Amino acid sequence: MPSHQSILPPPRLTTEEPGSFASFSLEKRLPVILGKLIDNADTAVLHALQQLATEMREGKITTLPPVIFGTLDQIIKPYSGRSWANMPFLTVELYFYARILLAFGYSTAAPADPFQLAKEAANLQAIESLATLVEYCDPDCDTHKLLRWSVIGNTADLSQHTIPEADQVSLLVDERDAATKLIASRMQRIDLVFDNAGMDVLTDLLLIRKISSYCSHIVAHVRPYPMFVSDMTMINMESLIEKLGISSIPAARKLGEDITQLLRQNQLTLRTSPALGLPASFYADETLTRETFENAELVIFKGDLNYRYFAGDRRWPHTTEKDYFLQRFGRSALFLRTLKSEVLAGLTPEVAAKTTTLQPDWLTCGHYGIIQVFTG
Ligand SMILES: O=P(O)(O)OC[C@H]1O[C@](O)(CO)[C@@H](O)[C@@H]1O
Repeated sequence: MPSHQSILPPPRLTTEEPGSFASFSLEKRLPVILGKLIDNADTAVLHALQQLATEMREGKITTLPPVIFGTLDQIIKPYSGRSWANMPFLTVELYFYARILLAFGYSTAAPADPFQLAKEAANLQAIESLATLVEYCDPDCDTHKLLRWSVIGNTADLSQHTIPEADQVSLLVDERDAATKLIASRMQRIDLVFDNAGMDVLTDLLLIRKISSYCSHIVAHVRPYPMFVSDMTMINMESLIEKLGISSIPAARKLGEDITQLLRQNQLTLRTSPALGLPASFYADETLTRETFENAELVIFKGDLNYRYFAGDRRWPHTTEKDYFLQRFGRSALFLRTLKSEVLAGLTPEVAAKTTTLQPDWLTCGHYGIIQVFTG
């Protein structure tokens, strides 16, 4: 067995790998997302979106304007002139969403959000459904239950072709006991990285309320730009908390009031994190991790994409030891995710063996969830 230091990171996921989820995304998934925007676009943005559709098929990566997307333009520059079909997966996805935003006239002064209506509709629908989910909304609901529900909530993802029903999700890794113990261990600071709008973010807010009974400071991170269709931004978050607070559904209103109270008391901080708009790989980038998570003792990564942000977009052998990542990340991590992409590590040999019996697309179909804890 090689020492951790000598493990070389495996190849990055790229769009040139035939049969990969990355190449499927480029050929099928992203064009559908773009097609829906084109169908509803007014003439001012239509041409730019159509141009983007053509470039994705035949054209090359071009440079991005500086500043608007942080340092993404610097990251894209070396790829200028490359085919879309020969790009690192996360990098090309971020480029795709940046180009969509530019087509809509996005600028720092005028932050357009082409996905806002869809996210708001998802949030409203999720708020309504809290009326029938009273047991989860009880502030005394146990952490176990909230963690499980949080994974189910992660099926709510508007960037996917098909979205499984809650009862179709089974847990491949269930480390709820360890997660519950960690959360209750009286830490000074726990961070959570939000993912999607809708039921996904509501399950996160319920979990945050629960965590607040154990932890003195919670920092919750959102993406800096509207990306990946349903990912939450600060504007979306503020609007959601306001809507919860004035909801006619008592459980939703109580959640809104409790979150507002935590914010007022500075026990909860919401933060827009620039790293979440870059092709980051937290386990490997000490500086970015320190800048983003500072002295957090535990980071909860919600959703599939944020797992990729933690582990880097690489074809990890699934049994790569948790310790390998932990040594670099320098704090505990908890993952609440349904599997929708090919990045996965830290499995025991027993669980890895079980995966060979699953349906061929088990990594991406969204039918399998994980509650996975990396801790020292
Ligand atoms: O909303 P989630 O759970 O982060 O999933 C996002 C999806 O988009 C992806 O980033 C692929 O575009 C995958 O990580 C996943 O399929």
